[in-house]
Amino acid sequence: MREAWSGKWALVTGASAGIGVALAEELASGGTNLVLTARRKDRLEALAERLTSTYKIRTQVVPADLADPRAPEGIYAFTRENGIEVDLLINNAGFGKYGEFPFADKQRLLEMVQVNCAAVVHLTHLYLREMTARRRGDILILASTASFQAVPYISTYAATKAFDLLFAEGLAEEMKPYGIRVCALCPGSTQSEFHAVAGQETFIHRAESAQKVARTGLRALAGGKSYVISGLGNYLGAHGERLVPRRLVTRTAARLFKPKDKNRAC
Ligand SMILES: NC(=O)C1=CN([C@@H]2O[C@H](COP(=O)(O)OP(=O)(O)OC[C@H]3O[C@@H](n4cnc5c(N)ncnc54)[C@H](OP(=O)(O)O)[C@@H]3O)[C@@H](O)[C@H]2O)C=CC1
Ligand SMILES: N[C@@H](C=O)C(=O)O
Repeated sequence: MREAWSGKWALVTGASAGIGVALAEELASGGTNLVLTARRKDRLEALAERLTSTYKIRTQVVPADLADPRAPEGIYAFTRENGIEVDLLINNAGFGKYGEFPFADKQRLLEMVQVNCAAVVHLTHLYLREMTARRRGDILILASTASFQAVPYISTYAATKAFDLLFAEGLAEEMKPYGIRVCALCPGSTQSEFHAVAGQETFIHRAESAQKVARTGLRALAGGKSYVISGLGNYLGAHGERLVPRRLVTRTAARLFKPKDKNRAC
């Protein structure tokens, strides 16, 4: 599987931490050349240097803030100017914000929608135009187990991930005639900086490794699946809850996620 994109170029967003680093490493070990993007340039450069020397691949680094609506055009222009044909686009960058909705920072919530949804649509549109012309290309989109139901106290995040899942599943079907594969990767709790960034450090038990999640996603994409849930327990949870009334599922999620300490609620 890791050789599926050998000698081709992949663009990985959110490549400075967590699942993005694991995806980059997995692809590099299979001989895929990489365009790495995120805000933290120092981390991207260190990763690019390590992967280039370890796996003898080619790398490019494009620092960009996807909360800026102009960023996808900038990334796309960079790859075109450098003559890079992106055969695999990985929309991985994303973040959450834990706490009671009315007290969360409004700007941060709007940025979340921009990064987790609008930037995903924008980048996908830019690169799919080329892929359909070539009748070749693959897209992986990071959704979540949070995509399958509402999650009170991280409601906006769960809604963005529901968007990502449905967007990917719809495109997967639409793009079949062009020979283009699209897959939503749905991890449950995963070891990364996600929970610290979201301010949700109490939910990191039973987290999978980012490496396992990355492998699961790439294997599913190469196998032509339109979505994959990483981990059997997560799979059973996401599908099992469909047998339960939605109201009850949401109420149970609220009980699990309700902040213990009011001061930590936003
Ligand atoms: N960890 C988990 O439990 C789960 C994570 N996911 C999803 O996986 C994806 C990766 O998250 P994960 O690796 O866990 O989290 P991390 O916080 O470890 O990594 C997030 C990545 O996204 C990048 N990013 C965040 N904001 C921006 C921005 N404004 N512009 C550009 N890049 C940005 C970060 O880079 P930088 O800060 O340098 O910009 C970083 O590289 C996300 O989409 C998340 O929703 C899904 C399910 C579970
Ligand atoms: N599914 C997760 C995030 O998306 C989590 O369990 O934290």
